[in-house]
Amino acid sequence: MSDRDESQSDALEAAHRCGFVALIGAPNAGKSTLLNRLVGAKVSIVTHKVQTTRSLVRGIAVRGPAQIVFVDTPGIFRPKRRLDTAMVRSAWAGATDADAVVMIADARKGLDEEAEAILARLRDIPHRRFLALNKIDVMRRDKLLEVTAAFNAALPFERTFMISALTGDGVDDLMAALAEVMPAGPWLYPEDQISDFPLRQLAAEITREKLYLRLHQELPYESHVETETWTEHRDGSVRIEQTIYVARESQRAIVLGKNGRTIKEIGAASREELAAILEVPVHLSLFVKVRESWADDPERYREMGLDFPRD
Ligand SMILES: Nc1nc2c(ncn2[C@@H]2O[C@H](COP(=O)(O)OP(=O)(O)OP(=O)(O)O)[C@@H](O)[C@H]2O)c(=O)[nH]1
Repeated sequence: MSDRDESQSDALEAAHRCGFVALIGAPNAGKSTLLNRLVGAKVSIVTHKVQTTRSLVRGIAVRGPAQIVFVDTPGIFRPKRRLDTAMVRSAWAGATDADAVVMIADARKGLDEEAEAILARLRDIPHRRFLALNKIDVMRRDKLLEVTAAFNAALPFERTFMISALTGDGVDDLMAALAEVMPAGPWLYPEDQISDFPLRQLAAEITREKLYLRLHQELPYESHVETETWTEHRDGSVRIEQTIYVARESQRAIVLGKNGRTIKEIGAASREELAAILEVPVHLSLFVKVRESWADDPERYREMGLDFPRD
């Protein structure tokens, strides 16, 4: 490297920015879809079923000199079970640690009760606040100004963006604004890293997504997927063994399906996506086990990166 190149790269380094952005929103507002678009790869799992995001997932985006680390939070809702309480706590912990917060809301719903509950909590968070009104692709534009005004009257936002996480409309403006407010500092991750979500967990999330997509009406949230083994072979392929835990014997039968047909389909869909993401051939074996009341087992919480709520 010549002296000139070196001083240029030093200057670039000095201009670096890096920070954390928390995405906060009601279940189904579109957080995961937005995160995937911002990061440009599938790091958080999107399904039609509400409340599928159980763990904090970080996606990392680079925009000019800024590296933005996104914290995808579980949807904020009224906690009923122990697991719900843990998720809500973890969501707000993520927001408190961040440099900026983006509240994402389904614009069609306007300022409903759920949105108001989130605004009430956001009021106490001292960060830069941005509002992203999502799903404008399925909404009348003249209504949007009204919704923007209602939100900002309840809690002033630094800026409001009208976006469609699905089509990408407006997302670039949001990203540029976030890049601008990231604090000066060195990047925390190598440039090509999109997520520090461990691959095993990502693989479990992908199977869980396929499980929900295939059985969404029939399967309660108590089901859970764990990656048990991960073996990389010399020919470049990966063998992955996963267990799907369900709460009852009757659910096990549903997941297996007649002659094991359902689980075969789930496995095939998951394997295909894993192979596409990992860019190597994948051999996937799925097992189904009954484990009652895992939702009260502290160990499961630790695995998901959540604190176990004692109260
Ligand atoms: N039409 C439209 N649908 C969207 C848009 N963004 C998200 N969706 C859909 O809304 C649903 C929920 O999206 P997610 O990204 O899973 O929402 P989430 O907020 O992460 O949900 P939880 O994981 O439950 O917290 C999915 O069916 C998405 O395809 C959008 O801009 N336009």
